[in-house]
Amino acid sequence: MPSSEARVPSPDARMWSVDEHLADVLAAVRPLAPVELPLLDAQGCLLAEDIVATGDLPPFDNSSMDGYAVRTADTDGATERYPSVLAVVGDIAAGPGELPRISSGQAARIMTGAPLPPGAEGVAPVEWTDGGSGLAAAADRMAARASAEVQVFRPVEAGAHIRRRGSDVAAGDTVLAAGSVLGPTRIGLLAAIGRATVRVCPQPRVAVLSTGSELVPPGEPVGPGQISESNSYALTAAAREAGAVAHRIGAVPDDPDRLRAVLEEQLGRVDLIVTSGGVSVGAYDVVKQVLEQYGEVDFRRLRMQPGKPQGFGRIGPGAGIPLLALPGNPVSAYISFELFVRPAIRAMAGAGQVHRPMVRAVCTASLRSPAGRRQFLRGSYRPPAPGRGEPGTVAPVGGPGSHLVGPLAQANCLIVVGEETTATDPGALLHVVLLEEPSR
Ligand SMILES: Nc1nc2c(c(=O)[nH]1)N[C@H]1C(S)=C(S)[C@@H](COP(=O)(O)OP(=O)(O)OC[C@H]3O[C@@H](n4cnc5c(N)ncnc54)[C@H](O)[C@@H]3O)O[C@H]1N2
Ligand code: MOO
Repeated sequence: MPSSEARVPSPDARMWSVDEHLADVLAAVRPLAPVELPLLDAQGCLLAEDIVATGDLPPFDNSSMDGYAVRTADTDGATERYPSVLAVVGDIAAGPGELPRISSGQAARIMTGAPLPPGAEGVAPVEWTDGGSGLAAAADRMAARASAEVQVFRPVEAGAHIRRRGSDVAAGDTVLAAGSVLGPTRIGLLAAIGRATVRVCPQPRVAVLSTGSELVPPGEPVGPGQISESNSYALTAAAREAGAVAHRIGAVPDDPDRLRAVLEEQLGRVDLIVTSGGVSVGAYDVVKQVLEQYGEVDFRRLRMQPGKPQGFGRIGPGAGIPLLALPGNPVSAYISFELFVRPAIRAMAGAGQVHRPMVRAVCTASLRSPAGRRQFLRGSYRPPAPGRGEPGTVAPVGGPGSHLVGPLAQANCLIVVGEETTATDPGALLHVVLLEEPSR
């Protein structure tokens, strides 16, 4: 069982700034080695190569409509009353097949995506025609020489309803740059240019666990002194949103042996471990107690609020796996994740931009903040009206308490109050970290 003696830091123990801690975390993580993956396994990863198209898209001139491929001169002056009447010399479906040559006075029925036959200069959509006659026979026309004709009611311009070879992507084009995130449309593009696999930075594998004997899984009865465990859910979701393949281990009781066993099971399986709880000075702060035995995890107090107690280091064979031990208070855990874990995950995933966007906004309320701490208040940010250059506005949501999960869920930003500021008046221009990024 854990020691029941709290280890109290001396009052003059060093405190680290947010920036120092972040710099230490980022200095200890590296982008994961690139791997070649099948397209769907690469979803969410960042490209580790520029993608150059080896062929044209479309690969051949083809029709964008179901209709008739014609020569333009044959439809000059065509009207409903005086249509052009053309001999149908073929029926061209999408896919391979012999193409008829279209000579003067001739047309071929053509389907969307089918190759344009030689001699044709444009396509009359079927709506511009009488639909054609004798078409069943025309399907066999090349073989059977059956007669069929079509009336075209409108002139067809050169290039009408034709998708030209290379008009989408030309051979040699760089279609995606290294660093692009592979979402659905990019995966589709890779397939369209014929790539079956792609070289990417893998998504970091992250294990998320919580500690605390008071924690019960959501859905189970909550007894006296117990609470529903929430950090592992919020942090696993946040890790996934940051680009990790994260799995939730859940709550480990305040028992050093259990914690040790869980940690050792994860080593070799994951690229990063995130814990929450047990990092303060409490008597049952087993995370601290266990991780300090691994020798490479440093516990610090930061000049921030919330999120003062933090642990960070590397554990496992060769001290290879980075571990961030976040404070247990749910808001502290989440904000610590945003400030330190998210950038670490994104750096490991090979992202160029690891930080959330930060803007300045006019705060509509007065604020108070502890001296010497960088405070991160939950806020509601409203951007300026489109086209207006001035800053948007921000209002605090809920109070500064690090247990307030209700307001946290309503917030879309963090309001940053600097270490030197203890109070601000309404109208103050403050930095705001935007939590709802449009896309990665
Ligand atoms: N004497 C002092 N006490 C505390 C200090 C201090 O400097 N001196 N620091 C406070 C600050 S600040 C924080 S933050 C917390 C951090 O404590 P721990 O990391 O040891 O976290 P716990 O004690 O395990 O839990 C704190 C709080 O959060 C709840 N919790 C924990 N895990 C979860 C979870 N997975 N899901 C939901 N809620 C969770 C837990 O029940 C506690 O209420 O220490 C302060 N104390
Ligand atoms: O610093 Mo603690 O993280 O305020 O609640």
